[in-house]
Amino acid sequence: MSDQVTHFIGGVQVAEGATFETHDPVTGGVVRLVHEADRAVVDKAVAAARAAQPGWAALPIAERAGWMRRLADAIEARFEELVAAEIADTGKSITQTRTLDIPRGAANFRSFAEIAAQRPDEAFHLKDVLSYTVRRPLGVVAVIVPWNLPFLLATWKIGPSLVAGNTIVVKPSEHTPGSMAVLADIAAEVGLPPGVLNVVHGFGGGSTGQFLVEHPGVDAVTFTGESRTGSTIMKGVADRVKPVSFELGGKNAGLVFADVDLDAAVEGSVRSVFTNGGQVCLCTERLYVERPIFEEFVTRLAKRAGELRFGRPEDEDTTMMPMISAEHRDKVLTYYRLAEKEGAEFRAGGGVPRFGDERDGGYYVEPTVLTGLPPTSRVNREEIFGPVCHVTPFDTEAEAIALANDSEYGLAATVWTSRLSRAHRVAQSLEAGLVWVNTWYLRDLRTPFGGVKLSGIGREGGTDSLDFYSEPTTITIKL
Ligand SMILES: NC(=O)c1ccc[n+]([C@@H]2O[C@H](COP(=O)([O-])OP(=O)(O)OC[C@H]3O[C@@H](n4cnc5c(N)ncnc54)[C@H](O)[C@@H]3O)[C@@H](O)[C@H]2O)c1
Ligand SMILES: N/C(=C\C=C\C=O)C(=O)O
Repeated sequence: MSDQVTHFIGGVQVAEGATFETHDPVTGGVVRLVHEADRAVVDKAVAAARAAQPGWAALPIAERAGWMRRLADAIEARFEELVAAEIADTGKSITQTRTLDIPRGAANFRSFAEIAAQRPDEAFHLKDVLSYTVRRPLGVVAVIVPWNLPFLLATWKIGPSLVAGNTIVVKPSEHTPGSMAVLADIAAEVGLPPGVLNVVHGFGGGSTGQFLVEHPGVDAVTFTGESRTGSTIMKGVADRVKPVSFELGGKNAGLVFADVDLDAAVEGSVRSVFTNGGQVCLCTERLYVERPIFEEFVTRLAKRAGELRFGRPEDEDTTMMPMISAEHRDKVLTYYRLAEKEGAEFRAGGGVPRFGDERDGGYYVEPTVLTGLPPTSRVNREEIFGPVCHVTPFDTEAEAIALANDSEYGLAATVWTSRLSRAHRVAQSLEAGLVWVNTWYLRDLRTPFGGVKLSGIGREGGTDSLDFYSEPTTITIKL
């Protein structure tokens, strides 16, 4: 299947720039021919956003919220088309795409419509002094997103940035342009004012992404991706001191205490390690298990890893997906070989599955469970971003917390325990932006979302998103 993808600028499709191919992670075959935006195309997109911004910002917030709801309705009306586009780019299962990736797109628009429409203004009153704040949008915002949850992560930023009165230029990952191309068509279909939402395609450094973040007409950058890319972007915008919101990498820990419901901890860890092929920034790559249950836990987790189903995306019971690209597959395998070299014990996986059909041309790896490596091993320190975890035993709560916090990252963590006081005590001791207790990736979209250390700068979610996408002015009046 081949499909041409154009840019979306000023409300119309723009088929300019050289083209590049994308590939189906299931078979390695060509999926799309995509136009790459050069500096001139990026300039057009930023100019279109700039021209549209004053009119969009002048709309009452209730009207912008109404536009978010119309986009959500149209997403639901073209649900299966979006599901097909996402699967074609990522090879993810139809069950996950239908229950997580695309529904969250509509939910993102809806939740930020409500949060913005209901947000009270701030006023402060002293005896003879009244102060209040007014918020104005940042202007033109660059939205740069990764390939792992393409539609979910793009709409997570498009919703709040637009409802706050900004106009935007979105650059999806070069691996996954499809669902953003459909959203662009949806924006045209519902009649979103031209230039409010613009989409340009291309690569990162030395290409579209870099041209966009460094463009003088871009007022702020919201980025989700690798920590080192965030660092590069930060350098690129430093001269103009542009506001940045970064959701970056992770090396997330899971703490499993002996007092836990073992079935729940095993099943919860299967989800937190292997969902989306382990290609979720929130996935658990480091598990720490209290010694009395260590062997039982590892045995059961390894068994469940071996039971994950490498079906095709359209099979509803598929639970294991390919890596997004040959390069990413090779990166994950490099860590499997490194683990071997460092003396790890492979309790499950470690290789490449063989199907005897066209999927042997795809980018699959085996779900893998490792033990036996020290906390200093690269496997325990570096983000792998695949279906793999390392499990380490611990003896005391203090030791578990110290192990979990011994990381340059601080995005998410899970705590599995049946003791309420321990749950609160341990969760509050973890250096992470997000801690789940006896669950994983349960989301209330009103809560702050983001990480510390190498995992990010700032928070998005709820009013935290509106705070990033607007600037307050404090006005003080002597009464
Ligand atoms: N914290 C979060 O919420 C979160 C969510 C999803 C993924 N991630 C992280 O994203 C990474 C995987 O995604 P990826 O491989 O697409 O990341 P990546 O950093 O390689 O690319 C992300 C996006 O940035 C663009 N880009 C790359 N270099 C750029 C540059 N110099 N200037 C401007 N744009 C540039 C890419 O084209 C892509 O659109 C993992 O590290 C994962 O942890 C984090
Ligand atoms: N930002 C969110 C998820 C991030 C997933 C990372 O891969 C979300 O659920 O809002």
